Amino acid sequence: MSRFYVGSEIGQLRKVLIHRPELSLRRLTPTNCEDLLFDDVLRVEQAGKEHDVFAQTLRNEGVEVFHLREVLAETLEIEEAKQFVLDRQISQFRYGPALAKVVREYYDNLPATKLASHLIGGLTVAELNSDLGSPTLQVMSQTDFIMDPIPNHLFTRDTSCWVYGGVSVNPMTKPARKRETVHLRAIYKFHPMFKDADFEIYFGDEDRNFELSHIEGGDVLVIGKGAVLIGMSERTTPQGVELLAQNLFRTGQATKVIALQLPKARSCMHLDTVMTHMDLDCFTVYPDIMRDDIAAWELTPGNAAGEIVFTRVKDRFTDAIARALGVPELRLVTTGGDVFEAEREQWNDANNVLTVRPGVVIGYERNVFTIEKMQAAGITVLPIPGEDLGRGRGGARCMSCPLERDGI
Ligand SMILES: NC(=O)NCCC[C@H](N)C(=O)O
Repeated sequence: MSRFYVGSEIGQLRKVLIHRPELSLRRLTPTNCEDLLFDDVLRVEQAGKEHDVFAQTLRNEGVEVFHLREVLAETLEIEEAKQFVLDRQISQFRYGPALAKVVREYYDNLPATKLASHLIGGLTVAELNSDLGSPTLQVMSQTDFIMDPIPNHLFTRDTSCWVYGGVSVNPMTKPARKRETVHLRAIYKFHPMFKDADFEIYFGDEDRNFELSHIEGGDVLVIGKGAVLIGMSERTTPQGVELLAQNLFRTGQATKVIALQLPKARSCMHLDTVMTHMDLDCFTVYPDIMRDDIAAWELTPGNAAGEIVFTRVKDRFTDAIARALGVPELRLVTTGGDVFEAEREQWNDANNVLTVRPGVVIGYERNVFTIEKMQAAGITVLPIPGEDLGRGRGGARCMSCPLERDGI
């Protein structure tokens, strides 16, 4: 039986879920890219080739790579899984009763691979090609989306995140990403790889309005030794952190959560855009954001069931992390270059590296000043191209969801 366990950010990475650019990115235009959380349109073929280099770099390091679209298609071959997904992606409250029936029939009749493509890539009025007379459809133009594309599936890091022996399937903050979560819920519930595996589902696996309780995996760093570092950011809320922590403690999978207060800004939308873990005591940080004075709290289990003890960190957040890791202090590799180059490189995900084993990371080759500083600190950087991939504002860590990784 497969094992799914993520024991750290830096231990040998063994299994990872990634998503190769596809139909959804062909739908990206200057008109819709902002709403779809991309900063520019990109060359889809080129982005696909860049992504293949990323996948091969992972394989060269002994990592087993799974592709989301294939895993989703395999899941959708299972009738119960297909109905689970379509019941949640197509409702009369999204389409009106008459159009919902037409759209459901269309999707129900797609073979699994095509179904996965149109669940991720969206469906236009022209593609549906229905003569339904309902105003809901008739008021739309041929190029309007019946089902919106969800191109941010590219960033598999965020929608679900594995923490020690379990996974959180995340209620996403932005409308453009909310539809992603159902796909991961279905995969973890029905796909043969996961169906009989033994793991916890901490949070998010319910059909409900999570209101202000959001978690996105880019904010969650499994730093090891029972500790989890979580950024409260533009995307992850204190309410979400509390609910996740409660379940981490209830299941005994973690004993401490260190929560950091981050600015609510797109440039640092997730903690991992400004801080990632490269070796036991070594992190890369963007110093303009990760200043000594950012507010931090330690959450630990209380005596009563569900009780959390909140302790405000009195010294620096880096001291709290060092204590959790059992090291005297952290080594911080800051974003390279002068103040202008550093801001540019952080914007292009210089700090968003994916560690494949202690001291070895994957990062965009364009961030030369930061790579230089990482190498000077003894870190091996495996460079990947990202001229097109990077336009969605995510780097190697954003584009990867570890499913199995050694602890420290
Ligand atoms: N972990 C991450 O930093 N993920 C990057 C997500 C980028 C995506 N375009 C978004 O805005 O959600």
